[in-house]
Amino acid sequence: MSVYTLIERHQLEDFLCHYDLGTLVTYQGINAGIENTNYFVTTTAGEFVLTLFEQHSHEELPYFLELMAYLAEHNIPSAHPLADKAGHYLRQLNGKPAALVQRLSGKDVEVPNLAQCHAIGYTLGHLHVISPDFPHHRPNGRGSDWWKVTAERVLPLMAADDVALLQAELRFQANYKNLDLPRGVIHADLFRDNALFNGDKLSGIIDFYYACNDVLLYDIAVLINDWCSLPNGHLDNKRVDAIFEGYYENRTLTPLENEIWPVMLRAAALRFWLSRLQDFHFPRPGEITHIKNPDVFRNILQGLMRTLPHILSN
Ligand SMILES: Nc1ncnc2c1ncn2[C@@H]1O[C@H](COP(=O)(O)OP(=O)(O)O)[C@@H](O)[C@H]1O
Ligand SMILES: N[C@@H](CCOP(=O)(O)O)C(=O)O
Repeated sequence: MSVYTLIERHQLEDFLCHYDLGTLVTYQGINAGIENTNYFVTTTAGEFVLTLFEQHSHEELPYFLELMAYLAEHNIPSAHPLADKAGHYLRQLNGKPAALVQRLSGKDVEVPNLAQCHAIGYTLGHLHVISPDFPHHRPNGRGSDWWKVTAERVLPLMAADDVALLQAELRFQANYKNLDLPRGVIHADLFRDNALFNGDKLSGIIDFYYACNDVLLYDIAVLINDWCSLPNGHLDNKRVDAIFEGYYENRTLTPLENEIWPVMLRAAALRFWLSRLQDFHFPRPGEITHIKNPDVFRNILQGLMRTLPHILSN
């Protein structure tokens, strides 16, 4: 469960006085999620999600909230933040930065079908068309510098085979730094649990708190590794094709993007293998939630190395 900060009813009632959102009816902590404390909040004016930010500083948050507003206003199915009476998306509650956003309908899917893959591909393509015009900038905090620092933390705790694999992949990826690939704002964590569906219709993308300015192709790779991987670590090509068919309705890949695609899949697998290794070996203090299995991404990386051609040898 991921409710780190408990909110008393009177605290929430006081908080809601700063908005034109009617009066509190009910509220309930949300179990899913890892980073933040989330509550469903129902008022006489509608249904919302209250997030108390547990990791980010007050200064970092306007980027994410402005981005969510921008995307919702550009027809990306996503939750628009609610402004308080002074026009601010961000407030303080119980000592934590806090924001209210629209509550979206729908549920995440465990095994996406081809129509759902097409829908998420279509929306990511649309997001990548509009995102380069978003006026704010945030570097990727999980980029190659972070890979290096994190690898140094986890390598001493890993089995010999995994050490060799991780070191080889870091060397391999170092050959592809600073390529001139199309860039813009990316979601950077578009896993299945960050997309809500009503049947085959995508009702919303959530959890933009890893969003940053980086290579667009990397965002597709993050998506495909999670949405299309089979238990043996290989990709389900039918799902991959459905995602790209949807994506191409809005944006096509450049020749360099096509060429570099296998490298990007491996980079995305490396990033989540490392973050899961870090969470496994160094759980964050006070964390009372599920640690995700790092081996899933080691297996994906190994599957990619077996099935996709190397552009340069290790
Ligand atoms: N705007 C929203 N509408 C509906 N449900 C939401 C919304 N935002 C979050 N949720 C629910 O809260 C859960 C946790 O949200 P998430 O942003 O993934 O948390 P965390 O940042 O802690 O990982 C989601 O799995 C979803 O069930
Ligand atoms: N999608 C990542 C976890 C990212 O953290 P969250 O706070 O967005 O759940 C993974 O599966 O490793």
